[in-house]
Amino acid sequence: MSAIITVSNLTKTYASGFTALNDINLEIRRGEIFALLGPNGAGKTTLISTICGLAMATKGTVTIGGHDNVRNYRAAREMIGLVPQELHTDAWETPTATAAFSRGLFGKPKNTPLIEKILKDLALWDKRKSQIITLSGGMKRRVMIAKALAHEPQILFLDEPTAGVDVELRKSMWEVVRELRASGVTIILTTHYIEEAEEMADRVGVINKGEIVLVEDKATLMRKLGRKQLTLHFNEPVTTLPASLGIYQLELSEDRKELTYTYDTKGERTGITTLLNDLRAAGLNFNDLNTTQSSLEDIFVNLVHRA
Ligand SMILES: Nc1ncnc2c1ncn2[C@@H]1O[C@H](COP(=O)(O)OP(=O)(O)OP(=O)(O)O)[C@@H](O)[C@H]1O
Repeated sequence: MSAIITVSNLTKTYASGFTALNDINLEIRRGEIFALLGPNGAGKTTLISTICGLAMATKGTVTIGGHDNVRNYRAAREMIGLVPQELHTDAWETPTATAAFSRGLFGKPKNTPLIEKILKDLALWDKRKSQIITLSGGMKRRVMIAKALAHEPQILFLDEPTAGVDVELRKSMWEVVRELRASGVTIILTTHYIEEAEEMADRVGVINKGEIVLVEDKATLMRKLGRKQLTLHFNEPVTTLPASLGIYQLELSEDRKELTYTYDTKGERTGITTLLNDLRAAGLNFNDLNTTQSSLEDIFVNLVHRA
C-alpha cells in the first residue's frame, strides 16, 4: 500500500527548549486506520499538530499526498480533516451551519446534499437545527467530526476521539470510523483506550518520550509480543511443587489451587506437552484448564516500561 503521509527525521523543540519529538520517521499508508498510542506527554498531540502544520517542525519534513506541509501548506492541509482533543465549536451555531461554514473555509463550493449526508451518517440529523450548546458531549464530538469531514478530506485525524464518551457511544463512534475507512478515508487516531486500538487499528504505533518505539501491523504485533498463559485448576491445594517442574517457572495461586504457565506463542515449542507429561509423572492431576492471551494493553505497558 502506498504512503499517504511521510514523516522524515522530524524533530520538534518548543520555545521552552523542551524537545517533544525526537527524529521521528513514520509512514501512514493510504486507506488504513493507524492508532498512535503513548502515555501522557509522549508527544502524540505534538506529532499530529506538526503533521497538520499547526506547529512548526524544528527539523525534518512532512509530506501529505506528496505535498510538503510547509512549502505547499494549502494543498497539504486541504487533504486533512482534524478533530482535536478539545471540543471547540461555536456554541450558538447549529451542526449544519458549522459544517457548511468549515467547508467554505477550505474554499470548497456549497454542497448541501453532502453536508446532509455527513450529518445523517453521524446520527446528527435530528439535531441538525439545534444550537450546539444544547447537545450532549458525545453529540458535540460528532459535530466536530462532521466539521472535519465537510471539505471531503482524504485523511482524518482523531485526537482522543472517545475521551469521556460512554461505552455505547464509543462503539457507535467505532462504527462511524470503520465506515469512513470503507469510504476510502485514511484515519489516524490517538487514544488512551487500548481496546480502541485493539478493536479498530490496522497498524499500531507506540510513541514514548518523543520517540517512536514501535510501528507494527496490529495482528503481527499481538502475535509477536503476545504471550499466552495456561492455567491449570486443581480440586485440592498443591502443597509442594516437585523440583522436576522448576524449569517451567510455574506460578502457584494463593489458595494453591491454580498453576499458571506462561509461554511464548512465537516459540517453536510451547512446552505444554512436556509440562502435562511431567505433571502426570509427579502425580499432580488437574481437573480443568484454560488459556488466555495477552492483550494489546499488556504489550503496551511492557514496551513503555522497557523503554
Ligand atoms: N507549547 C508547548 N510548550 C512547551 N512544551 C510543550 C508545549 N506543548 C506540549 N509540550 C510538552 O511536550 C510534551 C508532549 O506533549 P503532547 O501534548 O504532545 O503529549 P501527548 O502525548 O499528546 O499527551 P496526552 O496523552 O497527555 O494528551 C509534554 O511534555 C508537554 O508538556
